[in-house]
Amino acid sequence: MIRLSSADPDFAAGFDSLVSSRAEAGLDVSAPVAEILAAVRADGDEALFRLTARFDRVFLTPDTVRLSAAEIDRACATIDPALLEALDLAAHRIERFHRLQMPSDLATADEAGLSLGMRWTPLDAVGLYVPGGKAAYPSSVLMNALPARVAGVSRIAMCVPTPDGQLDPLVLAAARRAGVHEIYRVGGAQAVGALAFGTRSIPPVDRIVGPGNAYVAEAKRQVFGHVGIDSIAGPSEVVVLADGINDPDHVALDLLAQAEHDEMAQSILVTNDPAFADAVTGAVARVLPTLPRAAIADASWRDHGAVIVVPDWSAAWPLVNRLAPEHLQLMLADPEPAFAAIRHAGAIFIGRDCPEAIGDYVAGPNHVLPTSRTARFASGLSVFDFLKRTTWVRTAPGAIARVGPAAVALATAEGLQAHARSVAARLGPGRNPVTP
Ligand SMILES: NC(=O)c1ccc[n+]([C@@H]2O[C@H](COP(=O)([O-])OP(=O)(O)OC[C@H]3O[C@@H](n4cnc5c(N)ncnc54)[C@H](O)[C@@H]3O)[C@@H](O)[C@H]2O)c1
Ligand SMILES: N[C@H](CO)Cc1c[nH]c[nH+]1
Ligand SMILES: [Zn+2]
Repeated sequence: MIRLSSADPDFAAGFDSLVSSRAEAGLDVSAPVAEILAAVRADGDEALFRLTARFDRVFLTPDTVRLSAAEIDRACATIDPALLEALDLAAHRIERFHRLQMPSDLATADEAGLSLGMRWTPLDAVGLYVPGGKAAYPSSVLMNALPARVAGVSRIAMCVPTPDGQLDPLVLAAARRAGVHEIYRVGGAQAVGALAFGTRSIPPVDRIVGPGNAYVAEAKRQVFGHVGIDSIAGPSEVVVLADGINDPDHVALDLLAQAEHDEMAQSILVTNDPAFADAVTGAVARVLPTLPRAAIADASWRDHGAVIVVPDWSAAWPLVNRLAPEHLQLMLADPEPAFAAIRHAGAIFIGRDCPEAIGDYVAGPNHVLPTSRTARFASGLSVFDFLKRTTWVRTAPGAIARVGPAAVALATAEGLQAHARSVAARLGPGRNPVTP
C-alpha cells in the first residue's frame, strides 16, 4: 500500500504512477487464444469438447454439453430456501431498476414535411459468459441476464465452465430466475468461440457479454466485429472518500471487499484527516487476516492499495476524475459537492451506510462496470447493451421538393452523380437540376 499526501512536493509523480499502473496489465494470451478460436471455428463441437477436456477435465458429447431441464431442477432442489429467497429479492430489484432504463422511441415531424424517428429493437440472440474457473458468481448471472430479458432478447444462451464437473447450483437457479433459455457447460476462449461462430450443438449469437479471466477477455476482443461484445471488465476497483467521522472498521471492510476479489484489484482511501488514515490502515491490518481470502486481499492491498490525504475536499475531485474508478463511495458529511464534481466513475455509492457490496448484490443497478480508468468513456452494463437503434425517415407528398435541391447540390459537390440524380428525379419537371 502506498500513502500519498497531496501537500508533498513529490505527490504529482506518486499519483501519476498510481494512475498509470491501472493501464490493463497482465498476461499476453493473444496467441493461444487465436489458436483456440481458429480450432473452434474450423472443427466446431469436436474442438470445443477436446479443449473442454483439456482445460476443465470434463468429457462432453453433443448430448451432454447442454444442461437439461431435469438437471437444473435437481440442482435447484438442493438449495436452501432462504438463499433462494435472497436470490429472488436481488433479481426482483435488479429487474425493476433495469425496466426503468428502457428508452422510448422517438418520432417527430418537421416544417419541411419530413417525419423522422428512431426506434429501439432488441437483439435476437445473446451469449452470456459466466465465469466459473476459480469461483462461482450467481450475482453476475442476474446482472448479465436480467437486462437482456428486460430488453426483450428472444434467445439468451449462457456458457459456464464446470471444472472437474463442478457447478454451483445457485448459478443455475439464478439463470432460471433470470430467464436464460440455454445453458452450456463450457468455458474459456473455446466457449466464446462457440458462441461467436456457432457449432453443431451451440447456435451462434449476435453479442457476447460477461466477465471472465484473461483468456475469456482476449477471446471477446478477438471475436469483436464478427459479433458484438460488451466492455472488457478488468480487476475490480474502489475509491472511498471518507472524512474522520466515519468508523475506520467500516471503511477498512469496504476497501477489503474489493481487495478480496483479485490480487490485481485496487482499493484507495482518500481522506482529509491524517489520523483517520492511520486508523483505517490499522483496521485493515487487523481485519485482513480474519478473511478466508486473506492471501488474495493481502496481495491486492500490499501491491495496489493506496491512501491519499488531501488538505481539503476540493483537492480530491480532480484526483478521482483522473482515477475514473469502477466504484466510488462518498462517506462525507455533505456528499453533494463531490457528487456534482466527480463525473468519471462507473457507479457511485452515497452515504456512510451505503457500501459498494450492496450494489454487487441487491441495490438494483448493474455490477458489471467499466474498470481500468475506462469510466472516462464507458458505462456499466444496462438494457442498452441488448438493444439497438434504427432511425427512419418518411416523406409527405412534396416534402422532397423542399429539402431535395440541397441534397442534389451536396451530392454533386461530392462527385456522386447517381446520388444527385436519385433525388433530382423526384423533384418534378423543371426542378431537376441534374442533366442525365
Ligand atoms: N467485473 C465483474 O463483474 C466480475 C464478476 C465476476 C467475476 N469477475 C472476474 O472474472 C474472472 C473469472 O476468472 P476464472 O478463472 O475464475 O473463470 P473463467 O470462467 O473466466 O475462466 C476459466 C476458463 O479459463 C480457461 N483457461 C484456464 N487456463 C487456461 C490456459 N492455460 N489456457 C487456455 N485456457 C485456459 C479454461 O477454459 C477455463 O474453463 C476473475 O478475474 C474475476 O475477478 C469479474
Ligand atoms: N464487485 C464485482 C465487480 O467489480 C462484482 C461482484 C460479484 N460478486 C461480488 N462482487
Ligand atoms: Zn464485489
